[in-house]
Amino acid sequence: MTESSTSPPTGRAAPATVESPPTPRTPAGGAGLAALLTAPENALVALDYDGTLSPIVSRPGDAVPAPGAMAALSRIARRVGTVAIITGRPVDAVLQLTEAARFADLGRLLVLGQYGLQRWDAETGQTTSPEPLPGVGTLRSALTEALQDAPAGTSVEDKQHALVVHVRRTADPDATLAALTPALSRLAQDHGLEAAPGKRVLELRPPGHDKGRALRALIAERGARSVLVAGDDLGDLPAFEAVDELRASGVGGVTVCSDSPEVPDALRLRADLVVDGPAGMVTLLEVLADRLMP
Ligand SMILES: O=P(O)(O)OC[C@H]1O[C@H](O[C@H]2O[C@H](CO)[C@@H](O)[C@H](O)[C@H]2O)[C@H](O)[C@@H](O)[C@@H]1O
Repeated sequence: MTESSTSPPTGRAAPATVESPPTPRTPAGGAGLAALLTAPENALVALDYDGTLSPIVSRPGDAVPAPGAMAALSRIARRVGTVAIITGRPVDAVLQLTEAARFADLGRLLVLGQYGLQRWDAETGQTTSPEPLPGVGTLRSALTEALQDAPAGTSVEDKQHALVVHVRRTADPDATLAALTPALSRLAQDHGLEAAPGKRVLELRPPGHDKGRALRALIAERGARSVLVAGDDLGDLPAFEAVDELRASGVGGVTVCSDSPEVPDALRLRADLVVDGPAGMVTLLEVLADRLMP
């Protein structure tokens, strides 16, 4: 853990001068950020985990939050209507990696895990999670056989609702992923699942759940009038697309790319703001929290 959670984070001391937030590169993004800053009580801040709040690492179990990330989340959570981590990770993994459950003042924090299939609410401490699809069970056995001859370093992350094939630790991750993807996509389909690519991973997951759907549902539930969405991978694109639709219905939106050499152009190029990885994300959250200080 990078941060002590023995006492609730109180945030930084108020700076002498409050830094201005960066200017989004699109007028729509500028309007979205202005809406958030003007009426934060009606805003939703929706953040991805891996690559956005946590630097990308070789092993998923080692992906702890970037220094200052939980403190920044805590500060923002006290200043806007809702803060949510919307992630491909299971809720349990996020709670374990972030120790979020130990942060006493994250009252408005939600974790929507497995692309919205699961939900944890800091206010109640409760997790809701449906039964996994039967296809995950049958795929689990088939996958062991399908990966028998895969290059050394290939591994499977079992998320109960989905199985993720990781290739980051193989000698040539890009070539390995390209070689495995067609057969694994067919296999996923045979078991009623879909294959979704990510940073050096292929996720075999239930169809019909993505971050766009999760975001739209949360905006409707909370009656949010503005949203900031941050992400770093293809799995975040549906949420960016949802922001475009939401703008058309009068909800202000600003999209943020947590940049690194691995970020797909499809995401970077359509973001309203680009920050320098999780460290840049922490700075942005701190600047926004400073700006929103009562
Ligand atoms: O929606 P996210 O929070 O970004 O989660 C998406 C997937 O991220 C994880 O994989 C990524 O991060 C790993 C740890 O840094 C890295 O080793 C891997 O190469 C990345 O693709 C996670 O393991 C998946 O389960 C998530 O679905």
